[in-house]
Amino acid sequence: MYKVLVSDPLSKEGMHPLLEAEGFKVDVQTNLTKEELLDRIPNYDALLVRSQTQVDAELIQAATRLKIIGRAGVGIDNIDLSAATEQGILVVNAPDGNTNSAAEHTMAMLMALARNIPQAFLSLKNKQWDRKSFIGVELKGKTLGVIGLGRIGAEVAQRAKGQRMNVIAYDPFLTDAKAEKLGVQMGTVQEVIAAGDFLTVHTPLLKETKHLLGTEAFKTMKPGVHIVNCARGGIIDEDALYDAIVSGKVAGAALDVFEVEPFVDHKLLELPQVIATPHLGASTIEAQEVVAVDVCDDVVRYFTNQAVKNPVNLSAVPKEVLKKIEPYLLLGEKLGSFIQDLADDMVEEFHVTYSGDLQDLDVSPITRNTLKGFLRSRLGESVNEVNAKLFADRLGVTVTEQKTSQSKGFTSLLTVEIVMKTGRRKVSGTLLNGLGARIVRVDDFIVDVAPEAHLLFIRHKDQPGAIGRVGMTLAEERINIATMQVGRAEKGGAAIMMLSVDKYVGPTSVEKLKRLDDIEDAQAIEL
Ligand SMILES: NC(=O)c1ccc[n+]([C@@H]2O[C@H](COP(=O)([O-])OP(=O)(O)OC[C@H]3O[C@@H](n4cnc5c(N)ncnc54)[C@H](O)[C@@H]3O)[C@@H](O)[C@H]2O)c1
Ligand SMILES: O=C(O)CC[C@@H](O)C(=O)O
Repeated sequence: MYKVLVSDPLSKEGMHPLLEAEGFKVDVQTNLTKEELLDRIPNYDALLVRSQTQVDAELIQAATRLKIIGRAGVGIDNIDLSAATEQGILVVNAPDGNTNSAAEHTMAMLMALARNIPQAFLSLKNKQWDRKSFIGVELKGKTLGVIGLGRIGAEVAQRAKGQRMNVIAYDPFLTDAKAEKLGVQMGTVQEVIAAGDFLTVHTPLLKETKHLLGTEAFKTMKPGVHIVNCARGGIIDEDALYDAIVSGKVAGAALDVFEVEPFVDHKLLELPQVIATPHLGASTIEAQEVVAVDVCDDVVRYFTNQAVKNPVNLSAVPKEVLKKIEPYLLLGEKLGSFIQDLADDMVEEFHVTYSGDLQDLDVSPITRNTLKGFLRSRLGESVNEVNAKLFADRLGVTVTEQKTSQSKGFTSLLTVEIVMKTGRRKVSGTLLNGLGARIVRVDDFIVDVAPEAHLLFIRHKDQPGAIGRVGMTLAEERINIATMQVGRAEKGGAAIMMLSVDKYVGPTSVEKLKRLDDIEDAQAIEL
C-alpha cells in the first residue's frame, strides 16, 4: 500500500485518479505546522502540495520513504529541487492546468485596475455614493507591454488584443513566427518597459528576472503607467514600486503575488492606487480540478511503472551507465550555459558532438544535461534532463547528437555548437586528469579555462593597446582579473581574450568594453 499525504487543499474531484486506484491510501491533512509535517512525513511514499507547503531541504531529509512530490500547479519555488534530486525523489508538476485561469485573473486585475472597481466597491460598502473619485481609463487603443510570452503571457496577449489594445512583448525565446501569429509587436525588454501604458509580467522568478521592474526601470516608464503582476513576487521590486506610486510616476498596480507570502501587513496595501488578491491566479474550480488530476495521475503512473507526464527533475539513468558518464554531466551543463551567454539571436539548432573516449558511451544523458544548461538560464529550474528536449521542441530548436573520431589530441572532447540566423558559435570542453573540467576551445580559438563563476569573452582586433584598454576599463569598474588568455588567428587579425574575473560583470560594464577601440564584442558569462 502506497501512502500519499496531501498537505495543501486540492480539488476532491481532481483527486479521482488516486482515490480510484488500487493500492493507495490518501491522507488529506492541510494546515499542518512545520513540526507536524516533519513528524509525519517519514510515513509517506508521495506528497502532494500546491504553493503553501514549503518542501525545503529539512523536510526532504526527514522524508526517508518519499519517492515522489507532486506540485499541483506550475511554479516549483516552494520545493527544494536540488535536495529532492539528491535524495532521488521525483518531482512532477501540472504546468498547463492553470494557464487559462491565471490569464483570466490577469485580465480581471487589469480591468479592475483601469476602472478602480475594488476601491469604488469598498467606498459603496461604506455607504458612500462617490462617483468623482473613481474615474478610470479605457484599455482600447492603449499599449500593453508583456514581459514573458510563455503559456500565460501569450494567453494574456490574445485577450488584450480582444480589448483592442496594442501589444508589445519581450521574451528571449520569442520568434518572429510566434509574434506574428499572436499579432504582437516584438521589442527589447527596455522598449517594452518604455512603451507600455500597462505592463504585465509573466516570467518565472529567476536571477535574471528578480527586480526586473526596479528603480531604474520605473524611471524609463511612461508617466501614469499601470502595472500588473500575477506571476511571481520579486519580479517587481516592492519598495521601488511604492516610491514610484507615491511620486506619481506609476498610476496604479494590481498584484496577486508578493515577495513574501502571506502578504498582509505591507505599506503597499496602504496606498489607494494598489489593488491586490492573495495569490488567486490559479484558484478556480476548473484549474484546481485539472492540476489535481494531472499530479494524481502522475503519482499513479509512477507507482505502476509507467512514464510520468510532467517530470520536473530527474530521469532514471541505469546506474552502470551513470557511473561512466557522470563526470561529463556537469561539464555538459556548463558548456550549455556558456553557449547560451554567447547567443545573440534566436537559436535554431543545437548540436552536441562527442569524440575520443566518449564515442563508445551512451551519451544521451550528457546531451540532455547540456541542453538543460543551455535552456535553464532562460526558462529557470523547471527545465531538467528529462524535459529539456521537450522544451527545445516547443521552442523550435533542432537538437542533434553526433560522434566523431577526431578528438583533436584530447582523450575526450565534448563540443556544443549553436546555429542562429546571424551565425554559429561553438565551445569545446574536456576533463583533464587532475585538473577537472576545462573549456579548451571557443569558436576557432584555443583556450584553457575552468568553466566556473564569472568569465568574460572578448573578440578584438590584434592591435597594440587593446588588452591594456580592457584591463583599465575593468579596473575602473573595480573588477579584478583572476586569469587572462589571449589568442589570435593571425598577426593583426581577429583575436580573443578569455578572462576569469572575481565578480559578476554587469551589462553597463560590458557595454563600456564594447565601446573601446579595437574591441568587436564582449560577453559576460556566468557559470
Ligand atoms: N498567480 C498565480 O496563481 C499563478 C498561476 C500560474 C502561474 N503563475 C506564474 O506565472 C508565471 C508564468 O507561468 P507560465 O506557465 O506562463 O510559464 P512559461 O514557462 O510558459 O512562460 C514563462 C516565459 O518567461 C520567459 N522568460 C524567461 N526569462 C525571461 C526574461 N528575463 N525576460 C522575459 N521573459 C523571460 C520564458 O522564455 C517563457 O516563455 C510563472 O512565474 C508561474 O509560476 C502564477
Ligand atoms: O497553488 C496555487 O494556487 C498557486 C499556483 C501558481 O502560483 C502556480 O505557479 O501554478
